[in-house]
Amino acid sequence: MSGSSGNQGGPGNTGGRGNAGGQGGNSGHGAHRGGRGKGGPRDNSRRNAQGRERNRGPQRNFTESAPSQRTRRADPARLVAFEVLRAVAAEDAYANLVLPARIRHHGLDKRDAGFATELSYGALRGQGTYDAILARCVDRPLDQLDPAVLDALRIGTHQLLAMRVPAHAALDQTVGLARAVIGAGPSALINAVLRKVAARSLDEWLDLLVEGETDQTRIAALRHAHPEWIVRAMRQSLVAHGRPAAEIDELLEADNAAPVVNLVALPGLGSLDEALESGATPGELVEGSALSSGGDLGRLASVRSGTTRVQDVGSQLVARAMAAVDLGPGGAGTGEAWLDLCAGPGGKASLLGALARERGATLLANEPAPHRAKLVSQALSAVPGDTWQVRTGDGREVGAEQPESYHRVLVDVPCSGLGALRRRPESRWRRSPKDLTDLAPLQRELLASALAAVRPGGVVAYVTCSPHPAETKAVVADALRKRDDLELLDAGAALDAVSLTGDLGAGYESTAQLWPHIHGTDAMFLALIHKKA
Ligand SMILES: C[S@@+](CC[C@H](N)C(=O)[O-])C[C@H]1O[C@@H](n2cnc3c(N)ncnc32)[C@H](O)[C@@H]1O
Repeated sequence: MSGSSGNQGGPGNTGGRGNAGGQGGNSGHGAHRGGRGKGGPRDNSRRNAQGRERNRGPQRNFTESAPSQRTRRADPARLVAFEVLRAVAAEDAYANLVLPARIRHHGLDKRDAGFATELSYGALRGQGTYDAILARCVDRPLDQLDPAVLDALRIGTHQLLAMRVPAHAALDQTVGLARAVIGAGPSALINAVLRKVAARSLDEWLDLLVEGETDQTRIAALRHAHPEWIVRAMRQSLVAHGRPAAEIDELLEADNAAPVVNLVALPGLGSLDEALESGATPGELVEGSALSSGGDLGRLASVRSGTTRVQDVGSQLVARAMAAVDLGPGGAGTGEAWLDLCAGPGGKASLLGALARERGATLLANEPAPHRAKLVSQALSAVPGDTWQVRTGDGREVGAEQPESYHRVLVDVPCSGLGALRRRPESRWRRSPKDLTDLAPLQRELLASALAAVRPGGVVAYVTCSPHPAETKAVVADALRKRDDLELLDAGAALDAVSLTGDLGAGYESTAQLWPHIHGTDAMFLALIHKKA
């Protein structure tokens, strides 16, 4: 686990204040809250005058007052983080959906919103490791604690060990929060436990947790805050795609970094000018992309109009690679028919729709879930309507209903999402090994349907946002075994051909795998299957 696990550079990171406030208003985040010497230079140092790292090690300076005398008002940013953790634990909510709503509800400003984001996402990502630490500080099994108390402890632990929040503020404010929303009794327990947590730095805790441990999977799981089965699955994935197993630490750590927000300008329709003028930087991997500088993207007219969209660069690359395959005599030049078999919520469909329009092709975007089909229509709404249609139905039926009808088919199947864990902080703790096998029949049926729907001479792009071989190579290999009119195209070369670097190094045994720790993208898999003419 890295020391600071989200929203880097945001307001929540500006800790390091030396004052010992903590009563009432000193929330320990956001320079506007007072506590820093008036007019003095801003002190971002993590070390005090003695060179000791602030907030690290046992000699910490807490306020002396009993928890019952500390602030009764919960600091709004910490309250938001607490509410997010509660909704995730108690209601199975998604943090990325709950968080903006809670931020709005409590009217947080930009700095506090950044702090709440870093705190809630960091506490959720680090949950497994924080629980292992807390288990050493609590005198009973953690599952015997009130779940709200456990969430407060996780929030306190993340502040103490991984955020640059002064220890006294982390402790006082978390106890104050617990007092305000859970009660005085639990706040005393939280106070006592967090003092024990604060006695060591994160590195010291990690060393203690893995002391005497020889199982490398367990060590990696604790150090990088992932379930053990995911560590094993990711290691297996690296090897299956020709990468050294030793990259596992980097890969897991990439899941703990705040994901970047990429933009795509729909070809022929959108422009990145406005985004670049507001601080975005041009994307280095694929044309028409940019790295957002954060903030409220909805303020950009091009984003509001839908001609510039938020989309991971990995998704952009695979969609462009499929569109760019040279079909030779199997293609129709203009007038090609394209199919996106699993289109919801429409990210790749919108890029494909714009590319189809430029090329004089048409796109059918299929999605069975009506509310997601609606999102596909919305995503495509910026592309003139004579180019595309949305079908609401089961993709498994399209092959039989419309055999040999499409020149290009994208089948971006439902999958475990192991390649996009960095986007959903809680998801790693929710998933189970069963996710890898449960979807296997559906993935195979959808690919079979896509292969039936593609014309001889056409191409099917099989895509997942998981690198696991059970969802990637095994599915493709099975399909190739069943028919003798199929061949794999070189997907690595196809990605290189649409990339700005021309050398992504993603190809292995004709399929391609992108990686967060290498490419900075989600871990998208691509196989290009050509149906022989
Ligand atoms: C990985 S997502 C696709 C993401 C999409 N291509 C994008 O870029 O926004 C998989 C989609 O497949 C849909 N799906 C599930 N079962 C399906 C089926 N039987 N036929 C077609 N699509 C299905 C899910 O509802 C989900 O929207």
